Amino acid sequence: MLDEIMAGVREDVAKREALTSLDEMRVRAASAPPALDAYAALARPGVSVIAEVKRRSPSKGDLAAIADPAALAADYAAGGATWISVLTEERRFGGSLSDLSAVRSAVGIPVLRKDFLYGDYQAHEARAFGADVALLIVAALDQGTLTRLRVLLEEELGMTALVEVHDEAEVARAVDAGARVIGVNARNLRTLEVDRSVFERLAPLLPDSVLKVAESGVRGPDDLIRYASAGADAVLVGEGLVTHESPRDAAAALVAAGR
Ligand SMILES: O=P(O)(O)OC[C@@H](O)[C@@H](O)c1c[nH]c2ccccc12
Repeated sequence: MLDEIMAGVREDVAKREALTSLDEMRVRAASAPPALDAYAALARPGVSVIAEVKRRSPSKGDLAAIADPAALAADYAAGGATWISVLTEERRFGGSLSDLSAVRSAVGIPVLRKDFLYGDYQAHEARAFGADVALLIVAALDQGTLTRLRVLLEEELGMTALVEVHDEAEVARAVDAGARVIGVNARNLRTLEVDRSVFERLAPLLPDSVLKVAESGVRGPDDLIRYASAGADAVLVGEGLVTHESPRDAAAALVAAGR
């Protein structure tokens, strides 16, 4: 599954890079307003809510017809979300960089570019389109690339890297790469099934200094509380919010539970 997604992402990046060169994208990234301090926002007391703009997923197909991603993000922010996550992968998740810029213009809180990054181009692109945070999926990267991209994002672009892991070996790799924020994805990449106990198994292996994000499978406040008691500093929620009749109320209920 991951290999297939990466192949499509590589093709799409090549097409964009043919239109806008890496050098030009570097210039755009450097001239964007500075990134917000997403790390500090997440480090505040309580369990933070990262609310995701997610149109579609490989496991569930279409989740929600999101006519106005900016309005959805503004609702999440009004509900008290700490970060907004925006899927920008097009083929499987129906996202885009225009969703990212729309959300960026709509909210004053940190924005995460959720995609399958493998190289410098996408990192500069994330910054150029206004992201403060970018996802790095350990399973999709060799160790050298993981470390290099983590450093590029955090030390050169002034962003925060959210480093995603699925098992013990990936935790060790994330820590070696210098990750300061680690997300444990409860969704198995092969079966696409959610197993919330994965966070409980891996959280004790994460250094105290690392901010811990529980990703996937949060249906409501009870799941947030379960992740919180296992040590989560934040939860990342997509489906549970976009499929709710009032995403704003759903976000607010999670935020209240996280306090
Ligand atoms: O919709 P859910 O179960 O709340 O999951 C959100 C998020 O964790 C999920 O979208 C996700 C986690 N890691 C990813 C990597 C790529 C794409 C998507 C994801």
